[in-house]
Amino acid sequence: MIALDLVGVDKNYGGPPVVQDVSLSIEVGETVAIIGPNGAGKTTLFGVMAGETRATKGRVSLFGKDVTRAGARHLAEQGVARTFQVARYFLEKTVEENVVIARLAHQSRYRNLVSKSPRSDDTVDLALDAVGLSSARRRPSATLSHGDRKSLEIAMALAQDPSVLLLDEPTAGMGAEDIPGTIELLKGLRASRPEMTCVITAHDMNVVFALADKVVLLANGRIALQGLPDEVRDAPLTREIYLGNSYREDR
Ligand SMILES: Nc1ncnc2c1ncn2[C@@H]1O[C@H](COP(=O)(O)OP(=O)(O)OP(=O)(O)O)[C@@H](O)[C@H]1O
Repeated sequence: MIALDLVGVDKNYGGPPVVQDVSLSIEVGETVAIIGPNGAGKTTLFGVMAGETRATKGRVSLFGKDVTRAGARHLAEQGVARTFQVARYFLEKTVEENVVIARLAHQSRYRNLVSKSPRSDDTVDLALDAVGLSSARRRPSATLSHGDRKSLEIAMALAQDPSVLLLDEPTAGMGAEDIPGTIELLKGLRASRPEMTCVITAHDMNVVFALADKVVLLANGRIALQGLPDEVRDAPLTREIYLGNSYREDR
């Protein structure tokens, strides 16, 4: 079954298209990585998948339903959750409070959001556990390491019980020492939630090749190549467009 289906998607911001004629089918449970040089259109395409950016042309379907004009809120209700390149959460709240708030916001229970002590539930516990932050649940979020802040953001997405998880640069800004831990965390998530579909944008090829079932190379807004990670990595076009200077063979 196809989770996310894009057919002939274009996006322009008033000028020439920055995403052009993108057709991409992502199966349920698949992890797809979108790679490409700066400005290739990865973030824009990600926004289209999250419903935050409206396609200028083409069609987007989620589990067979047309969501091209649906918007982010509707897609979130339908099970699409995302993280951001720069993690977004309340610094003054504890780790647990941030995850509870993400869960309540998803459930549109805003009245509870402003109550003094919004309550945790099993999904919150599972989300914290999945990212290894259970023991840090009472810590103010501001005291977390950069790696743990990314984990918190992933927990906040998981608290929305997503069927499609969009991870925008999950290791952006991390020190080299934190990256292997995040890769292991995401591998563990994939293994424990085989029905969850993931889309990842990443500049770090070690992240891409450790996690992706399929890699999509974007260049000038178009899909230049898509296939199995090894196929895409070894293709001359990939080296020409992208890997040339940025990929260190340190697997
Ligand atoms: N809101 C916007 N308004 C106008 N142009 C935009 C907007 N967002 C992105 N662009 C342009 O669209 C093109 C694609 O940008 P996008 O951020 O999607 O690429 P990217 O592959 O994610 O790049 P990076 O790897 O640097 O984050 C760029 O030329 C960018 O300047």
